Amino acid sequence: MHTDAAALLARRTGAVGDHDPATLLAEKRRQGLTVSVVLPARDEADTVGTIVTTLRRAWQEEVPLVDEVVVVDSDSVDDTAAVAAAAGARVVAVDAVLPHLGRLPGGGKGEALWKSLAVTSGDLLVFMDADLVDVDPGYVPGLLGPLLTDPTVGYVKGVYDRPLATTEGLVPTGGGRVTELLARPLLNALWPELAGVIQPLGGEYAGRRHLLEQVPFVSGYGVEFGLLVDLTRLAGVQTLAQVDLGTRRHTHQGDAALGRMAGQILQTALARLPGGAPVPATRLLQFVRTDSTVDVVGWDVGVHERPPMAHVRRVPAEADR
Ligand SMILES: O=c1ccn([C@@H]2O[C@H](COP(=O)(O)OP(=O)(O)O[C@H]3O[C@H](CO)[C@@H](O)[C@H](O)[C@H]3O)[C@@H](O)[C@H]2O)c(=O)[nH]1
Ligand SMILES: O=C(O)[C@H](O)COP(=O)(O)O
Repeated sequence: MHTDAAALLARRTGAVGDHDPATLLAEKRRQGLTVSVVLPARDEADTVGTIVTTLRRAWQEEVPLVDEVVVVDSDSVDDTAAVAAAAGARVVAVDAVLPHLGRLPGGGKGEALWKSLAVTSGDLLVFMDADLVDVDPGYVPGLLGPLLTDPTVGYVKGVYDRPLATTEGLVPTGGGRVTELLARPLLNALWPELAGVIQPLGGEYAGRRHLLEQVPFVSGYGVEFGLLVDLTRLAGVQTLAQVDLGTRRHTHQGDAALGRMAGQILQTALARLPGGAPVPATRLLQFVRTDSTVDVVGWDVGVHERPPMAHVRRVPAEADR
């Protein structure tokens, strides 16, 4: 095993109960830090309200670890925005942020996360998916723990068991299919120093703003893979920590959608190959059997990048000059 991977597993992989929330609050105040929780959400009206309510009750009302809970509404056509606002989140529509920069093609989740940097103020950011089921409020202090107690830590990834909901019911393992079949094999082969990252694609992670603002954000579902490679390249693998948060349940996408996600992650990885890579084709063909034929459906899985937010902040909009 690569020494960095071994060090991550042995010395910088903790558990959710390692830090008592009251102690973390005292540390946060002592260091004068603020915390933003960001939930990117596209059509998550069924889950986002419960998540916001749970987090606000625990970390704004009971132990005020969190200064703001922001939902970035990513083109939802359901009641996501209304439900999130009713639960007490600040809701920002993705197109309302930095409108002079237009819309990144296939922006998706990556665009929502990048724009969240422009509308939040926390020194520390905690990102969580808005489709979590039975969300555990312990995720927030779990992810903040290493950042608040160790100044050398810059980025913290969540680790969890991932049950898979099947037609036969809930299976205790088997979730995280793109992680198992693509993301970890890619890291082991090409970035072996990151082979100890247990959930590279997981949507629950936290980081320091000054680092997050210095890296590009990849569009769509390439964003987590891109952040992992780029942040550790920027700040060093030793600034990465991970925390075992227990169990994570979310709403699953179907196989074809996961195939397209895998295509975007592969494109993200190819663009980061040390020494550069040949320009890959970005068209993914998928096949749908009908009664008499196999139909071909082509998808663009190319990814785009937003520049580091720190660069954008230095160039004010024409209207602001
Ligand atoms: O255009 C989009 C699509 C998704 N989302 C939100 O992003 C989160 C994650 O999306 P989801 O479709 O649930 O992704 P998963 O199938 O769960 O994919 C996993 O793998 C992805 C690739 O790394 C990560 O982005 C996810 O966080 C991680 O859970 C959810 O809150 C979505 O509502 C957006 O904001 N905009
Ligand atoms: O994280 C992943 O690998 C993908 O989101 C797929 O997750 P799932 O298999 O739990 O749907």
